[in-house]
Amino acid sequence: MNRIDRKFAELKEQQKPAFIPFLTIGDPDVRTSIDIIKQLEQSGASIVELGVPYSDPLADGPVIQRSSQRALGSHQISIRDCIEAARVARSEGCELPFILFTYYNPVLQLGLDKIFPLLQESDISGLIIPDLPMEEDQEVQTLAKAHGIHLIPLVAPTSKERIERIVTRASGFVYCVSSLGVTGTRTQFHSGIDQFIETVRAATTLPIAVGFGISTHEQFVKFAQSCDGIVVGSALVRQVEEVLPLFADAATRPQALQQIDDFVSKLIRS
Ligand SMILES: O=P(O)(O)OC[C@@H](O)[C@@H](O)c1c[nH]c2ccccc12
Repeated sequence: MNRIDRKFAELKEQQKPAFIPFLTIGDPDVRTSIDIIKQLEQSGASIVELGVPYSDPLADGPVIQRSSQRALGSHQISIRDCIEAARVARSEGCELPFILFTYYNPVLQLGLDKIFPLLQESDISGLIIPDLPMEEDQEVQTLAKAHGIHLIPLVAPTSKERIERIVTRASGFVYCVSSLGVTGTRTQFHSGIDQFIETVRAATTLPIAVGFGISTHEQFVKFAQSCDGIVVGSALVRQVEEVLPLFADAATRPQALQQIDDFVSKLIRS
């Protein structure tokens, strides 16, 4: 059991879905990201995905690509900086379970032998590596388990017969990708999305979360009927982008955080 397991158990008791926001760490800077994480906790987030900015985010749409470029451009944010941001947020009283969200290349750059002790020391409970296929993840799986960290798999509507194999090795929760293509808000999802979620539900006793494209309260409520968690990235990252000028001036930072709070309230409570 780690923070992720405890959080899902707690929410199941309350019959509430997990709200799982994603943000790019270092956009616009690490200190602001930490302030946003703490605001997200106040606003009602259950778990937070800490995005490691990457130069070639092949699965990301334009909003998160721009966010990564800002983070890399101004401060060359590294995977270590993102892990450190989690440690600082925790030291400042944030109780949210953290998931480090990173492409595989930054993990290899840091070194598999180094990353897991760092994640454990920084009380990060989960890891998502979107471009690490199941066929190549044995070593990462073994190290994650040895350090009590959940390696959370992504399954897509096209995963079909792979779903069984992916979810039997999963831990923490299963991340169902709602649509094909890249991240980014959408008005409609994969046509077989409901069937797909049912298939995943039947294949695992783990909690299942859905992500990709979710940006409105109606979509949040719809997915809360069939899933235990809802991931929202681009819509939040876009909101951060909107208020960057307010973050830039110390006098208006509270306003920026208030607008993020308003965004979250509209999304999860309407
Ligand atoms: O941005 P969206 O459409 O709300 O989707 C969540 C997504 O941002 C987050 O989980 C994520 C960010 N980058 C990714 C790359 C692949 C899969 C998922 C992701």
